[in-house]
Amino acid sequence: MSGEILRLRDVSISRGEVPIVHDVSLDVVPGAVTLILGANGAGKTTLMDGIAGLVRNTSGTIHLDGVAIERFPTYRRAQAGLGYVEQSRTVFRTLTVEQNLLVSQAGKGDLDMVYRLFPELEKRRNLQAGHLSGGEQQMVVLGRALISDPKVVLIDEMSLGLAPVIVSRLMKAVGDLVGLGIAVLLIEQFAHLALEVGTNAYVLRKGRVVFSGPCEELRGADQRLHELYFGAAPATAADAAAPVAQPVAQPVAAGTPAVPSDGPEPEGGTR
Ligand SMILES: Nc1ncnc2c1ncn2[C@@H]1O[C@H](COP(=O)(O)OP(=O)(O)OP(=O)(O)O)[C@@H](O)[C@H]1O
Repeated sequence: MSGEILRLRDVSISRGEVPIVHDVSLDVVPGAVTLILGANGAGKTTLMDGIAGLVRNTSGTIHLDGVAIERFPTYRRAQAGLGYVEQSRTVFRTLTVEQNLLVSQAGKGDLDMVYRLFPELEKRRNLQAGHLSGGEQQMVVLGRALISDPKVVLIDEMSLGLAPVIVSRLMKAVGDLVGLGIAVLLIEQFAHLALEVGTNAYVLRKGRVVFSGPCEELRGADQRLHELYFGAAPATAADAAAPVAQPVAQPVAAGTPAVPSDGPEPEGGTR
């Protein structure tokens, strides 16, 4: 693929001594929402942490807009145009919405852009963020990552603990981002909602890419997704008839594994 703004080649990442992500290559292009899908424990967050520089890759290359950033510390990656919305949303509860948005910007930033994306926040700009709903707090967190006008924004599971209707609202905003020229790399466990706004998808299993391609190939394909997530075809006709949407489409409450864990594969694993 050419024209990519973020390009990973053969990236491997360990947590401590444990290899988690293996030889991942992916491209994020402007004007597109790129998805990272996979079961709990597949290594999605570790991959994003590696791109953002919170954990170092043990091998491979990461280019942002043509610049090799894999040895940059986190703040330089941010300066180079990488925004990161980490999994656990946090707002400064006693600061107003506007103070939250500008907190890392020394009072400057494109507030109008954020308020165009989230008119809900403009109405509450002087309200303490602790009084916002969970969905509105997530909008603030997203807005804070966008206000510095990143080239690429990494978004890790902004749906955790939120009602589907709120997740749909946030997904719409993610779709709107590409119209603003911001490329998006999105982890989302509401796969069916993410696939509606996504352009390309990568599915990770045990830290390896097992699918890369257009989202349209995965829309409505619950059985295919199940196999990509877990790697096994149904063993019996009864299994085949069993609903498979749960792991893909129905996350459960925050902190509870939505699907069986798909933990790290030991080096020299059997697959
Ligand atoms: N700091 C850490 N130290 C050691 N192991 C870790 C650490 N963080 C994550 N892991 C392990 O790495 C594996 C991948 O975790 P990761 O959070 O990247 O997966 P994920 O696909 O994002 O899962 P989830 O959907 O549950 O967030 C898991 O087995 C997890 O236990």
